[in-house]
Amino acid sequence: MLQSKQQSMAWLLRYLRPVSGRLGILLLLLLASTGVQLVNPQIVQRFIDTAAGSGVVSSLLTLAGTYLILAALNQLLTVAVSYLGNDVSWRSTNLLRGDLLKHCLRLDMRFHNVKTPGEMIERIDGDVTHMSNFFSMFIIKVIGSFVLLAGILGFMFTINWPIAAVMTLFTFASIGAMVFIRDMGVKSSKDERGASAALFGFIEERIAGIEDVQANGNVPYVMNRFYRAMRNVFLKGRKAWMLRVVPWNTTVVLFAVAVTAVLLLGVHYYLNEKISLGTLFLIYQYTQMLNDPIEQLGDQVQEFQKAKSGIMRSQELLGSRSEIAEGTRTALPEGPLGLEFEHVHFSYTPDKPVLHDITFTVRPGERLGIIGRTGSGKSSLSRVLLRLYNIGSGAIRVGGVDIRELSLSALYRRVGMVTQDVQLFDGSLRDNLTLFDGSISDSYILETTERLGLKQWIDSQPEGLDTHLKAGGSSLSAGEAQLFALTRVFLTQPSLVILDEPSSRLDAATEAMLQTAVDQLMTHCTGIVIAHRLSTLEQVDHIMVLGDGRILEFGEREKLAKDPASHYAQLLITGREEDLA
Ligand SMILES: Nc1ncnc2c1ncn2[C@@H]1O[C@H](COP(=O)(O)OP(=O)(O)OP(=O)(O)O)[C@@H](O)[C@H]1O
Repeated sequence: MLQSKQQSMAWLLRYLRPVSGRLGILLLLLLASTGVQLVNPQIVQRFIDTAAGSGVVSSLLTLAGTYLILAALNQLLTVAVSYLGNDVSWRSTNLLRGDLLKHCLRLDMRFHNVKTPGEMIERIDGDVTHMSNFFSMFIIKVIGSFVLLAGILGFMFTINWPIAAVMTLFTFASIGAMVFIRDMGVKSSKDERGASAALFGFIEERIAGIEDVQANGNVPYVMNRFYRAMRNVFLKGRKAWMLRVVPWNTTVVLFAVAVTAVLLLGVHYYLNEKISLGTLFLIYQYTQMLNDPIEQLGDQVQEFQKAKSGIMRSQELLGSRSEIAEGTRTALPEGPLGLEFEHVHFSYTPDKPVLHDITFTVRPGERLGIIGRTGSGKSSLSRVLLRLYNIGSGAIRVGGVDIRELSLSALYRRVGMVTQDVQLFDGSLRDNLTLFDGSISDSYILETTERLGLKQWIDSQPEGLDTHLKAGGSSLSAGEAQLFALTRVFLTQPSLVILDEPSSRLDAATEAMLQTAVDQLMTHCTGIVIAHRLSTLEQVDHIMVLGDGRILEFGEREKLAKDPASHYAQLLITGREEDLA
Protein backbone atom coordinates (compact mmCIF):
# COMPACT_ATOMS: atom_id res chain seq x y z
CA MET A 1 0.00 0.00 0.00
CA LEU A 2 2.75 2.38 1.12
CA GLN A 3 4.88 1.22 -1.77
CA SER A 4 2.08 1.84 -4.28
CA LYS A 5 1.58 5.34 -2.85
CA GLN A 6 5.31 6.01 -3.21
CA GLN A 7 5.21 4.69 -6.77
CA SER A 8 2.24 6.95 -7.58
CA MET A 9 4.10 9.92 -6.15
CA ALA A 10 7.32 9.12 -8.03
CA TRP A 11 5.26 8.67 -11.18
CA LEU A 12 3.55 12.02 -10.66
CA LEU A 13 6.84 13.79 -9.99
CA ARG A 14 8.23 12.48 -13.28
CA TYR A 15 5.67 14.63 -15.11
CA LEU A 16 5.83 17.59 -12.74
CA ARG A 17 9.63 17.91 -12.66
CA PRO A 18 9.91 19.52 -16.11
CA VAL A 19 7.40 22.21 -15.02
CA SER A 20 8.75 22.68 -11.49
CA GLY A 21 9.88 26.28 -12.20
CA ARG A 22 6.43 27.26 -13.37
CA LEU A 23 4.86 25.47 -10.40
CA GLY A 24 7.09 27.54 -8.08
CA ILE A 25 5.91 30.80 -9.68
CA LEU A 26 2.34 29.55 -9.46
CA LEU A 27 2.72 28.92 -5.76
CA LEU A 28 4.19 32.39 -5.19
CA LEU A 29 1.34 34.03 -7.08
CA LEU A 30 -1.18 32.05 -5.07
CA LEU A 31 0.43 33.03 -1.78
CA ALA A 32 0.40 36.69 -2.86
CA SER A 33 -3.28 36.40 -3.72
CA THR A 34 -3.96 34.75 -0.34
CA GLY A 35 -2.19 37.63 1.44
CA VAL A 36 -4.33 40.19 -0.39
CA GLN A 37 -7.51 38.27 0.45
CA LEU A 38 -6.57 38.24 4.14
CA VAL A 39 -5.78 41.94 4.29
CA ASN A 40 -8.88 43.26 2.50
CA PRO A 41 -11.46 42.48 5.26
CA GLN A 42 -9.22 44.32 7.76
CA ILE A 43 -9.40 47.43 5.60
CA VAL A 44 -13.20 47.15 5.60
CA GLN A 45 -13.13 46.74 9.39
CA ARG A 46 -11.12 49.94 9.77
CA PHE A 47 -13.39 51.70 7.30
CA ILE A 48 -16.52 50.76 9.29
CA ASP A 49 -14.94 51.66 12.64
CA THR A 50 -13.59 54.98 11.28
CA ALA A 51 -16.99 55.83 9.75
CA ALA A 52 -18.88 54.80 12.93
CA GLY A 53 -16.50 56.97 14.99
CA SER A 54 -17.30 59.89 12.58
CA GLY A 55 -13.76 59.76 11.22
CA VAL A 56 -12.11 62.07 8.71
CA VAL A 57 -13.28 61.78 5.11
CA SER A 58 -9.70 61.76 3.80
CA SER A 59 -8.78 58.61 5.78
CA LEU A 60 -12.02 56.97 4.63
CA LEU A 61 -11.07 57.80 1.02
CA THR A 62 -7.54 56.42 1.53
CA LEU A 63 -8.98 53.19 2.96
CA ALA A 64 -11.49 52.90 0.09
CA GLY A 65 -8.70 53.55 -2.48
CA THR A 66 -6.43 50.92 -0.89
CA TYR A 67 -9.32 48.46 -0.89
CA LEU A 68 -9.92 49.06 -4.60
CA ILE A 69 -6.24 48.73 -5.54
CA LEU A 70 -5.92 45.48 -3.58
CA ALA A 71 -9.15 44.12 -5.10
CA ALA A 72 -7.83 44.90 -8.62
CA LEU A 73 -4.46 43.34 -7.75
CA ASN A 74 -6.22 40.23 -6.54
CA GLN A 75 -8.09 39.98 -9.84
CA LEU A 76 -4.82 40.26 -11.77
CA LEU A 77 -3.26 37.60 -9.59
CA THR A 78 -6.29 35.33 -10.15
CA VAL A 79 -5.92 35.70 -13.94
CA ALA A 80 -2.18 34.99 -13.75
CA VAL A 81 -2.76 31.92 -11.56
CA SER A 82 -5.40 30.62 -13.94
CA TYR A 83 -3.16 31.18 -17.01
CA LEU A 84 -0.11 29.56 -15.46
CA GLY A 85 -2.20 26.71 -14.02
CA ASN A 86 -3.50 25.84 -17.49
CA ASP A 87 -0.04 26.17 -18.96
CA VAL A 88 1.43 23.75 -16.39
CA SER A 89 -1.49 21.41 -16.85
CA TRP A 90 -1.12 21.23 -20.65
CA ARG A 91 2.65 20.81 -20.50
CA SER A 92 2.61 18.02 -17.94
CA THR A 93 -0.39 16.14 -19.33
CA ASN A 94 0.95 16.35 -22.88
CA LEU A 95 4.13 14.65 -21.66
CA LEU A 96 1.95 11.88 -20.27
CA ARG A 97 -0.17 11.69 -23.44
CA GLY A 98 3.08 11.35 -25.44
CA ASP A 99 4.33 8.55 -23.19
CA LEU A 100 1.02 6.69 -23.41
CA LEU A 101 0.87 6.95 -27.21
CA LYS A 102 4.51 5.87 -27.60
CA HIS A 103 3.85 2.93 -25.29
CA CYS A 104 0.70 1.90 -27.18
CA LEU A 105 2.48 2.04 -30.52
CA ARG A 106 5.01 -0.43 -29.15
CA LEU A 107 2.49 -2.88 -27.74
CA ASP A 108 2.03 -6.10 -29.68
CA MET A 109 -0.89 -6.96 -31.95
CA ARG A 110 -2.45 -9.33 -29.40
CA PHE A 111 -3.04 -6.24 -27.21
CA HIS A 112 -4.39 -4.13 -30.08
CA ASN A 113 -6.62 -6.91 -31.41
CA VAL A 114 -8.80 -6.70 -28.32
CA LYS A 115 -8.79 -2.90 -27.97
CA THR A 116 -10.74 -0.64 -30.29
CA PRO A 117 -9.08 2.61 -31.50
CA GLY A 118 -11.94 4.57 -29.84
CA GLU A 119 -11.14 3.00 -26.49
CA MET A 120 -7.46 3.80 -26.93
CA ILE A 121 -8.29 7.46 -27.72
CA GLU A 122 -10.21 7.65 -24.45
CA ARG A 123 -7.29 6.15 -22.57
CA ILE A 124 -4.65 8.35 -24.14
CA ASP A 125 -6.64 11.58 -24.08
CA GLY A 126 -9.84 11.23 -22.01
CA ASP A 127 -8.26 9.75 -18.90
CA VAL A 128 -5.40 12.23 -19.03
CA THR A 129 -7.77 15.17 -19.45
CA HIS A 130 -9.43 14.03 -16.23
CA MET A 131 -6.08 14.40 -14.52
CA SER A 132 -5.26 17.82 -15.93
CA ASN A 133 -6.58 19.86 -13.01
CA PHE A 134 -4.93 17.49 -10.58
CA PHE A 135 -1.58 17.98 -12.32
CA SER A 136 -1.70 21.73 -12.43
CA MET A 137 -3.63 22.80 -9.38
CA PHE A 138 -3.89 20.02 -6.85
CA ILE A 139 -0.69 20.68 -4.93
CA ILE A 140 -0.97 24.44 -5.39
CA LYS A 141 -4.61 24.67 -4.33
CA VAL A 142 -4.16 22.37 -1.35
CA ILE A 143 -1.16 24.38 -0.14
CA GLY A 144 -2.96 27.66 -0.93
CA SER A 145 -6.09 26.53 0.94
CA PHE A 146 -4.11 25.53 4.02
CA VAL A 147 -2.22 28.83 4.02
CA LEU A 148 -5.49 30.76 3.74
CA LEU A 149 -7.06 28.68 6.51
CA ALA A 150 -4.04 29.22 8.76
CA GLY A 151 -4.09 32.97 8.00
CA ILE A 152 -7.81 33.35 8.77
CA LEU A 153 -7.63 31.32 11.98
CA GLY A 154 -4.41 33.07 13.05
CA PHE A 155 -5.99 36.52 12.64
CA MET A 156 -9.15 35.33 14.39
CA PHE A 157 -7.15 34.27 17.43
CA THR A 158 -5.75 37.81 17.66
CA ILE A 159 -9.30 39.22 17.55
CA ASN A 160 -11.41 36.87 19.67
CA TRP A 161 -10.20 33.47 20.84
CA PRO A 162 -13.55 31.76 21.70
CA ILE A 163 -14.85 32.50 18.21
CA ALA A 164 -11.50 31.46 16.72
CA ALA A 165 -11.74 28.19 18.70
CA VAL A 166 -15.20 27.43 17.23
CA MET A 167 -13.89 28.15 13.73
CA THR A 168 -10.84 25.94 14.28
CA LEU A 169 -13.03 23.11 15.52
CA PHE A 170 -15.22 23.40 12.45
CA THR A 171 -12.17 23.48 10.15
CA PHE A 172 -10.67 20.33 11.67
CA ALA A 173 -14.04 18.55 11.53
CA SER A 174 -14.43 19.40 7.81
CA ILE A 175 -10.91 18.34 6.89
CA GLY A 176 -11.21 15.17 8.98
CA ALA A 177 -14.46 14.24 7.19
CA MET A 178 -12.85 14.81 3.81
CA VAL A 179 -9.77 12.72 4.63
CA PHE A 180 -12.01 9.94 5.93
CA ILE A 181 -14.10 9.72 2.74
CA ARG A 182 -11.57 10.79 0.15
CA ASP A 183 -11.24 7.37 -1.52
CA MET A 184 -14.97 6.71 -1.60
CA GLY A 185 -15.47 7.69 -5.24
CA VAL A 186 -12.22 6.34 -6.72
CA LYS A 187 -13.49 2.92 -7.81
CA SER A 188 -16.73 4.25 -9.25
CA SER A 189 -14.82 7.02 -11.06
CA LYS A 190 -12.61 4.33 -12.58
CA ASP A 191 -15.71 2.38 -13.66
CA GLU A 192 -17.10 5.58 -15.18
CA ARG A 193 -13.90 6.05 -17.23
CA GLY A 194 -14.10 2.41 -18.35
CA ALA A 195 -17.71 2.82 -19.50
CA SER A 196 -16.82 6.01 -21.34
CA ALA A 197 -13.88 4.29 -23.11
CA ALA A 198 -16.20 1.43 -24.15
CA LEU A 199 -18.71 3.95 -25.55
CA PHE A 200 -16.01 5.68 -27.61
CA GLY A 201 -14.79 2.29 -28.84
CA PHE A 202 -18.33 1.42 -29.91
CA ILE A 203 -18.85 4.72 -31.78
CA GLU A 204 -15.48 4.46 -33.54
CA GLU A 205 -16.14 0.86 -34.60
CA ARG A 206 -19.56 1.64 -36.07
CA ILE A 207 -18.38 4.75 -37.88
CA ALA A 208 -15.41 2.85 -39.31
CA GLY A 209 -17.87 0.24 -40.60
CA ILE A 210 -20.42 2.78 -41.81
CA GLU A 211 -20.74 1.17 -45.27
CA ASP A 212 -21.68 -2.20 -43.81
CA VAL A 213 -23.98 -0.63 -41.22
CA GLN A 214 -25.91 1.32 -43.86
CA ALA A 215 -25.93 -1.37 -46.52
CA ASN A 216 -27.30 -3.98 -44.10
CA GLY A 217 -29.93 -1.67 -42.61
CA ASN A 218 -28.21 -2.06 -39.26
CA VAL A 219 -28.85 1.49 -38.03
CA PRO A 220 -31.68 0.66 -35.54
CA TYR A 221 -29.62 -2.15 -34.00
CA VAL A 222 -26.56 0.12 -33.73
CA MET A 223 -28.66 2.86 -32.12
CA ASN A 224 -30.09 0.38 -29.63
CA ARG A 225 -26.59 -0.74 -28.60
CA PHE A 226 -25.50 2.90 -28.52
CA TYR A 227 -28.30 3.87 -26.10
CA ARG A 228 -27.38 0.94 -23.88
CA ALA A 229 -23.72 2.00 -23.83
CA MET A 230 -24.79 5.60 -23.09
CA ARG A 231 -27.05 4.38 -20.28
CA ASN A 232 -24.13 2.51 -18.79
CA VAL A 233 -21.99 5.68 -18.89
CA PHE A 234 -24.86 7.65 -17.33
CA LEU A 235 -25.46 5.15 -14.50
CA LYS A 236 -21.76 4.76 -13.71
CA GLY A 237 -21.25 8.53 -14.00
CA ARG A 238 -24.16 9.28 -11.66
CA LYS A 239 -22.89 6.85 -9.05
CA ALA A 240 -19.36 8.26 -9.29
CA TRP A 241 -20.65 11.84 -9.06
CA MET A 242 -22.80 11.05 -6.03
CA LEU A 243 -19.90 9.46 -4.23
CA ARG A 244 -17.66 12.38 -5.13
CA VAL A 245 -20.03 15.09 -3.92
CA VAL A 246 -20.46 13.51 -0.47
CA PRO A 247 -17.38 15.33 0.94
CA TRP A 248 -18.69 18.60 -0.42
CA ASN A 249 -22.15 18.12 1.07
CA THR A 250 -20.65 17.19 4.42
CA THR A 251 -18.79 20.50 4.56
CA VAL A 252 -21.89 22.47 3.51
CA VAL A 253 -23.82 21.11 6.51
CA LEU A 254 -20.90 21.62 8.88
CA PHE A 255 -20.42 25.14 7.54
CA ALA A 256 -24.06 26.14 8.16
CA VAL A 257 -23.69 25.00 11.80
CA ALA A 258 -20.38 26.85 12.21
CA VAL A 259 -21.65 30.14 10.71
CA THR A 260 -24.67 30.09 13.02
CA ALA A 261 -22.50 29.47 16.09
CA VAL A 262 -19.92 32.12 15.14
CA LEU A 263 -22.54 34.78 14.35
CA LEU A 264 -24.45 34.11 17.58
CA LEU A 265 -21.21 34.48 19.54
CA GLY A 266 -20.22 37.60 17.56
CA VAL A 267 -23.57 39.31 18.16
CA HIS A 268 -23.34 38.37 21.83
CA TYR A 269 -19.89 40.03 22.18
CA TYR A 270 -21.03 43.08 20.19
CA LEU A 271 -24.14 43.58 22.35
CA ASN A 272 -21.92 43.33 25.42
CA GLU A 273 -19.64 45.96 23.80
CA LYS A 274 -16.67 43.61 23.82
CA ILE A 275 -16.10 44.08 20.08
CA SER A 276 -16.76 46.94 17.68
CA LEU A 277 -19.16 46.88 14.69
CA GLY A 278 -16.14 46.74 12.36
CA THR A 279 -14.78 43.71 14.23
CA LEU A 280 -18.19 42.00 14.03
CA PHE A 281 -18.08 42.59 10.29
CA LEU A 282 -14.51 41.28 10.16
CA ILE A 283 -15.57 38.12 12.00
CA TYR A 284 -18.47 37.69 9.59
CA GLN A 285 -16.14 38.23 6.61
CA TYR A 286 -13.55 35.76 7.86
CA THR A 287 -16.26 33.18 8.57
CA GLN A 288 -17.49 33.57 4.98
CA MET A 289 -13.92 33.42 3.70
CA LEU A 290 -13.37 30.20 5.59
CA ASN A 291 -15.85 28.59 3.23
CA ASP A 292 -13.61 29.18 0.20
CA PRO A 293 -10.54 27.15 1.18
CA ILE A 294 -12.71 24.40 2.66
CA GLU A 295 -14.83 24.24 -0.47
CA GLN A 296 -11.61 24.32 -2.47
CA LEU A 297 -10.29 21.36 -0.50
CA GLY A 298 -13.61 19.57 -1.09
CA ASP A 299 -13.27 20.23 -4.83
CA GLN A 300 -9.72 18.96 -4.77
CA VAL A 301 -10.86 15.78 -3.02
CA GLN A 302 -13.28 15.26 -5.95
CA GLU A 303 -10.50 16.04 -8.41
CA PHE A 304 -8.25 13.65 -6.54
CA GLN A 305 -10.81 10.86 -6.90
CA LYS A 306 -11.22 11.53 -10.61
CA ALA A 307 -7.46 11.86 -11.10
CA LYS A 308 -6.66 8.77 -9.07
CA SER A 309 -8.94 6.66 -11.27
CA GLY A 310 -7.17 8.14 -14.35
CA ILE A 311 -3.75 7.59 -12.81
CA MET A 312 -4.62 3.97 -12.03
CA ARG A 313 -5.81 3.39 -15.60
CA SER A 314 -2.78 5.12 -17.13
CA GLN A 315 -0.38 3.24 -14.88
CA GLU A 316 -2.13 -0.01 -15.83
CA LEU A 317 -1.66 0.85 -19.50
CA LEU A 318 1.98 1.86 -19.08
CA GLY A 319 2.53 -1.31 -17.06
CA SER A 320 1.28 -3.61 -19.83
CA ARG A 321 4.26 -5.13 -21.55
CA SER A 322 4.62 -6.06 -25.19
CA GLU A 323 5.16 -9.77 -25.78
CA ILE A 324 7.72 -8.78 -28.41
CA ALA A 325 11.09 -8.56 -26.68
CA GLU A 326 13.58 -6.65 -28.80
CA GLY A 327 16.94 -8.15 -29.58
CA THR A 328 20.15 -6.14 -29.61
CA ARG A 329 21.79 -7.19 -32.87
CA THR A 330 21.67 -4.58 -35.60
CA ALA A 331 24.10 -5.97 -38.17
CA LEU A 332 22.77 -7.94 -41.13
CA PRO A 333 24.69 -8.99 -44.25
CA GLU A 334 24.80 -6.48 -47.11
CA GLY A 335 22.62 -7.04 -50.19
CA PRO A 336 19.54 -9.26 -50.59
CA LEU A 337 18.74 -11.23 -47.44
CA GLY A 338 18.01 -14.94 -47.28
CA LEU A 339 15.07 -16.26 -45.22
CA GLU A 340 14.70 -19.46 -43.23
CA PHE A 341 11.70 -20.83 -41.36
CA GLU A 342 12.63 -23.78 -39.14
CA HIS A 343 9.85 -25.88 -37.57
CA VAL A 344 7.74 -22.78 -36.93
CA HIS A 345 4.51 -23.24 -34.93
CA PHE A 346 2.18 -20.32 -34.30
CA SER A 347 -1.32 -19.62 -33.00
CA TYR A 348 -3.30 -16.47 -32.13
CA THR A 349 -5.20 -18.27 -29.38
CA PRO A 350 -3.97 -21.35 -27.51
CA ASP A 351 -6.84 -23.51 -28.73
CA LYS A 352 -6.46 -22.88 -32.48
CA PRO A 353 -3.05 -23.55 -34.11
CA VAL A 354 -2.58 -21.50 -37.30
CA LEU A 355 0.89 -22.50 -38.56
CA HIS A 356 2.16 -26.07 -38.10
CA ASP A 357 5.79 -27.04 -38.42
CA ILE A 358 6.64 -24.64 -41.24
CA THR A 359 10.15 -25.21 -42.60
CA PHE A 360 11.52 -23.66 -45.79
CA THR A 361 14.45 -21.63 -47.09
CA VAL A 362 14.64 -18.79 -49.59
CA ARG A 363 18.16 -17.93 -50.73
CA PRO A 364 19.28 -14.30 -51.11
CA GLY A 365 17.86 -12.73 -54.27
CA GLU A 366 15.34 -15.54 -54.92
CA ARG A 367 11.58 -15.09 -55.21
CA LEU A 368 9.07 -17.32 -53.47
CA GLY A 369 5.39 -17.34 -54.42
CA ILE A 370 2.96 -18.45 -51.70
CA ILE A 371 -0.50 -19.67 -52.58
CA GLY A 372 -3.27 -21.24 -50.53
CA ARG A 373 -6.96 -20.99 -49.82
CA THR A 374 -8.45 -18.25 -47.67
CA GLY A 375 -7.52 -18.81 -44.05
CA SER A 376 -4.63 -21.14 -44.90
CA GLY A 377 -2.18 -18.93 -42.99
CA LYS A 378 -0.48 -16.84 -45.71
CA SER A 379 -0.87 -13.48 -43.96
CA SER A 380 -0.03 -15.02 -40.58
CA LEU A 381 3.27 -16.17 -42.04
CA SER A 382 4.19 -12.61 -43.01
CA ARG A 383 3.00 -11.26 -39.63
CA VAL A 384 5.30 -13.54 -37.67
CA LEU A 385 8.18 -12.72 -40.01
CA LEU A 386 7.67 -9.01 -39.25
CA ARG A 387 7.42 -9.79 -35.51
CA LEU A 388 3.89 -8.46 -35.16
CA TYR A 389 3.41 -11.68 -33.13
CA ASN A 390 5.82 -14.06 -31.44
CA ILE A 391 5.95 -17.60 -32.74
CA GLY A 392 5.16 -20.47 -30.37
CA SER A 393 8.23 -22.55 -31.23
CA GLY A 394 10.85 -22.92 -33.94
CA ALA A 395 12.98 -20.17 -35.43
CA ILE A 396 12.84 -17.58 -38.21
CA ARG A 397 16.15 -16.34 -39.57
CA VAL A 398 16.72 -13.36 -41.82
CA GLY A 399 20.21 -13.08 -43.36
CA GLY A 400 21.18 -15.97 -41.07
CA VAL A 401 20.18 -14.07 -37.89
CA ASP A 402 17.30 -15.20 -35.65
CA ILE A 403 14.79 -12.32 -35.78
CA ARG A 404 14.39 -12.51 -31.98
CA GLU A 405 18.03 -11.45 -31.64
CA LEU A 406 17.56 -8.44 -33.93
CA SER A 407 16.47 -4.99 -32.84
CA LEU A 408 13.08 -4.16 -34.38
CA SER A 409 14.44 -1.08 -36.12
CA ALA A 410 17.18 -3.16 -37.77
CA LEU A 411 14.57 -5.66 -38.94
CA TYR A 412 12.21 -3.00 -40.33
CA ARG A 413 15.07 -1.10 -41.98
CA ARG A 414 15.88 -4.10 -44.14
CA VAL A 415 12.56 -5.94 -44.48
CA GLY A 416 9.62 -4.25 -46.19
CA MET A 417 6.00 -5.30 -46.57
CA VAL A 418 3.46 -4.27 -49.17
CA THR A 419 -0.05 -4.98 -47.93
CA GLN A 420 -3.37 -4.95 -49.74
CA ASP A 421 -4.73 -2.19 -47.52
CA VAL A 422 -2.96 1.10 -47.96
CA GLN A 423 -3.33 3.45 -45.05
CA LEU A 424 -3.04 7.11 -45.98
CA PHE A 425 -2.10 9.68 -43.35
CA ASP A 426 -3.25 13.26 -43.14
CA GLY A 427 -0.34 15.04 -44.84
CA SER A 428 1.27 15.81 -48.19
CA LEU A 429 1.62 13.24 -50.94
CA ARG A 430 5.39 13.40 -50.37
CA ASP A 431 5.05 12.61 -46.65
CA ASN A 432 2.69 9.78 -47.44
CA LEU A 433 5.17 8.23 -49.84
CA THR A 434 8.24 8.68 -47.64
CA LEU A 435 6.30 8.07 -44.41
CA PHE A 436 7.59 11.39 -43.09
CA ASP A 437 11.25 10.58 -43.79
CA GLY A 438 12.64 14.00 -44.72
CA SER A 439 15.98 12.56 -45.88
CA ILE A 440 14.49 11.19 -49.13
CA SER A 441 14.92 13.75 -51.91
CA ASP A 442 12.14 14.83 -54.28
CA SER A 443 14.23 13.83 -57.28
CA TYR A 444 14.57 10.28 -55.93
CA ILE A 445 10.84 10.12 -55.23
CA LEU A 446 10.00 11.29 -58.77
CA GLU A 447 12.54 8.96 -60.36
CA THR A 448 11.10 6.03 -58.38
CA THR A 449 7.49 6.86 -59.16
CA GLU A 450 8.39 7.16 -62.84
CA ARG A 451 10.00 3.74 -62.74
CA LEU A 452 7.05 2.17 -60.94
CA GLY A 453 4.37 3.78 -63.10
CA LEU A 454 2.87 6.11 -60.47
CA LYS A 455 4.24 9.32 -62.02
CA GLN A 456 1.20 9.85 -64.21
CA TRP A 457 -1.07 9.72 -61.19
CA ILE A 458 1.15 12.14 -59.25
CA ASP A 459 1.19 14.55 -62.21
CA SER A 460 -2.61 14.48 -62.27
CA GLN A 461 -2.71 15.69 -58.65
CA PRO A 462 -3.31 19.47 -58.34
CA GLU A 463 -0.07 20.26 -56.52
CA GLY A 464 2.09 17.26 -57.36
CA LEU A 465 4.03 15.99 -54.36
CA ASP A 466 2.68 18.88 -52.25
CA THR A 467 -0.94 17.76 -52.74
CA HIS A 468 -2.60 17.33 -49.38
CA LEU A 469 -4.02 13.84 -48.84
CA LYS A 470 -6.71 12.98 -46.34
CA ALA A 471 -6.38 10.12 -43.87
CA GLY A 472 -7.84 6.74 -44.87
CA GLY A 473 -7.27 5.58 -48.41
CA SER A 474 -10.59 5.97 -50.13
CA SER A 475 -9.23 8.48 -52.65
CA LEU A 476 -7.15 5.76 -54.36
CA SER A 477 -8.35 3.02 -56.71
CA ALA A 478 -7.24 -0.57 -55.92
CA GLY A 479 -4.50 -0.42 -58.57
CA GLU A 480 -3.27 3.03 -57.50
CA ALA A 481 -3.25 1.92 -53.88
CA GLN A 482 -1.05 -1.04 -54.74
CA LEU A 483 1.33 1.13 -56.77
CA PHE A 484 1.39 3.58 -53.88
CA ALA A 485 2.28 0.86 -51.42
CA LEU A 486 4.97 -0.53 -53.73
CA THR A 487 6.51 2.93 -54.10
CA ARG A 488 6.54 3.43 -50.34
CA VAL A 489 8.47 0.22 -49.80
CA PHE A 490 10.70 0.81 -52.81
CA LEU A 491 11.82 4.16 -51.39
CA THR A 492 13.17 2.41 -48.28
CA GLN A 493 15.36 0.16 -50.50
CA PRO A 494 14.65 -3.06 -48.62
CA SER A 495 16.69 -6.26 -48.86
CA LEU A 496 13.72 -8.57 -48.32
CA VAL A 497 10.19 -7.75 -49.43
CA ILE A 498 6.90 -9.41 -48.62
CA LEU A 499 4.24 -8.55 -51.11
CA ASP A 500 0.58 -9.32 -50.41
CA GLU A 501 -0.95 -8.94 -53.85
CA PRO A 502 -4.43 -7.47 -54.20
CA SER A 503 -7.00 -10.25 -54.48
CA SER A 504 -9.45 -8.01 -56.35
CA ARG A 505 -9.41 -8.13 -60.12
CA LEU A 506 -7.59 -5.28 -61.84
CA ASP A 507 -7.86 -4.28 -65.48
CA ALA A 508 -5.21 -5.65 -67.84
CA ALA A 509 -3.35 -2.33 -68.21
CA THR A 510 -3.09 -1.81 -64.43
CA GLU A 511 -2.00 -5.41 -63.96
CA ALA A 512 0.77 -4.98 -66.51
CA MET A 513 1.85 -1.78 -64.79
CA LEU A 514 1.86 -3.51 -61.41
CA GLN A 515 3.87 -6.40 -62.75
CA THR A 516 6.52 -4.01 -64.06
CA ALA A 517 6.60 -2.25 -60.69
CA VAL A 518 6.96 -5.53 -58.80
CA ASP A 519 9.77 -6.63 -61.12
CA GLN A 520 11.52 -3.32 -60.55
CA LEU A 521 11.08 -3.55 -56.79
CA MET A 522 12.40 -7.06 -56.56
CA THR A 523 15.43 -6.65 -58.79
CA HIS A 524 17.77 -6.01 -55.89
CA CYS A 525 16.14 -7.93 -53.08
CA THR A 526 14.70 -11.25 -52.00
CA GLY A 527 10.95 -11.47 -52.58
CA ILE A 528 8.09 -13.31 -50.91
CA VAL A 529 4.87 -12.89 -52.88
CA ILE A 530 1.47 -13.91 -51.57
CA ALA A 531 0.18 -14.42 -55.08
CA HIS A 532 -3.31 -14.00 -56.38
CA ARG A 533 -2.50 -14.02 -60.10
CA LEU A 534 -0.98 -16.75 -62.26
CA SER A 535 1.12 -14.15 -64.09
CA THR A 536 2.90 -13.27 -60.84
CA LEU A 537 3.82 -16.89 -60.27
CA GLU A 538 5.59 -16.95 -63.64
CA GLN A 539 8.14 -14.57 -62.17
CA VAL A 540 9.00 -16.58 -59.04
CA ASP A 541 11.73 -19.19 -58.49
CA HIS A 542 9.93 -21.33 -55.93
CA ILE A 543 6.31 -21.98 -55.08
CA MET A 544 4.85 -22.88 -51.71
CA VAL A 545 1.29 -24.12 -51.35
CA LEU A 546 -0.24 -23.68 -47.91
CA GLY A 547 -3.30 -25.54 -46.62
CA ASP A 548 -4.64 -25.30 -43.07
CA GLY A 549 -1.37 -23.80 -41.87
CA ARG A 550 0.76 -26.64 -43.29
CA ILE A 551 3.08 -26.72 -46.31
CA LEU A 552 1.29 -28.91 -48.85
CA GLU A 553 3.79 -28.36 -51.61
CA PHE A 554 7.14 -26.61 -51.94
CA GLY A 555 9.49 -26.67 -54.89
CA GLU A 556 11.10 -25.00 -57.85
CA ARG A 557 8.44 -23.50 -60.08
CA GLU A 558 9.77 -25.10 -63.25
CA LYS A 559 9.89 -28.56 -61.69
CA LEU A 560 6.39 -28.22 -60.25
CA ALA A 561 5.08 -27.01 -63.62
CA LYS A 562 6.39 -30.20 -65.23
CA ASP A 563 4.92 -32.48 -62.54
CA PRO A 564 1.28 -33.10 -63.58
CA ALA A 565 0.41 -34.23 -60.04
CA SER A 566 1.46 -30.89 -58.52
CA HIS A 567 -1.02 -28.32 -57.36
CA TYR A 568 0.71 -25.65 -59.48
CA ALA A 569 0.52 -27.75 -62.67
CA GLN A 570 -3.20 -28.26 -62.02
CA LEU A 571 -3.62 -24.51 -61.72
CA LEU A 572 -1.82 -23.96 -65.00
CA ILE A 573 -4.07 -26.49 -66.70
CA THR A 574 -7.34 -25.10 -65.34
CA GLY A 575 -6.18 -21.46 -65.38
CA ARG A 576 -8.47 -20.85 -62.38
CA GLU A 577 -6.90 -17.86 -60.67
CA GLU A 578 -9.60 -17.89 -58.00
CA ASP A 579 -8.02 -21.11 -56.66
CA LEU A 580 -4.97 -19.04 -55.70
CA ALA A 581 -6.94 -17.15 -53.07
N1 LIG B 1 -6.00 -11.67 -35.31
C1 LIG B 1 -6.40 -12.93 -35.36
N2 LIG B 1 -6.85 -13.54 -34.24
C2 LIG B 1 -7.27 -14.82 -34.26
N3 LIG B 1 -7.28 -15.58 -35.37
C3 LIG B 1 -6.85 -15.04 -36.52
C4 LIG B 1 -6.39 -13.68 -36.58
N4 LIG B 1 -6.03 -13.41 -37.85
C5 LIG B 1 -6.24 -14.55 -38.56
N5 LIG B 1 -6.73 -15.51 -37.76
C6 LIG B 1 -7.04 -16.89 -38.15
O1 LIG B 1 -5.85 -17.50 -38.58
C7 LIG B 1 -6.08 -18.32 -39.73
C8 LIG B 1 -5.12 -17.91 -40.85
O2 LIG B 1 -5.45 -16.57 -41.24
P1 LIG B 1 -4.60 -15.78 -42.33
O3 LIG B 1 -5.09 -14.38 -42.34
O4 LIG B 1 -3.17 -16.01 -42.11
O5 LIG B 1 -5.06 -16.53 -43.66
P2 LIG B 1 -4.77 -16.14 -45.17
O6 LIG B 1 -4.29 -17.38 -45.84
O7 LIG B 1 -3.87 -14.97 -45.26
O8 LIG B 1 -6.21 -15.77 -45.68
P3 LIG B 1 -6.62 -14.66 -46.79
O9 LIG B 1 -6.12 -15.14 -48.10
O10 LIG B 1 -8.11 -14.71 -46.72
O11 LIG B 1 -6.05 -13.37 -46.34
C9 LIG B 1 -7.54 -18.16 -40.08
O12 LIG B 1 -8.25 -19.28 -39.57
C10 LIG B 1 -7.98 -16.91 -39.36
O13 LIG B 1 -9.30 -17.04 -38.94
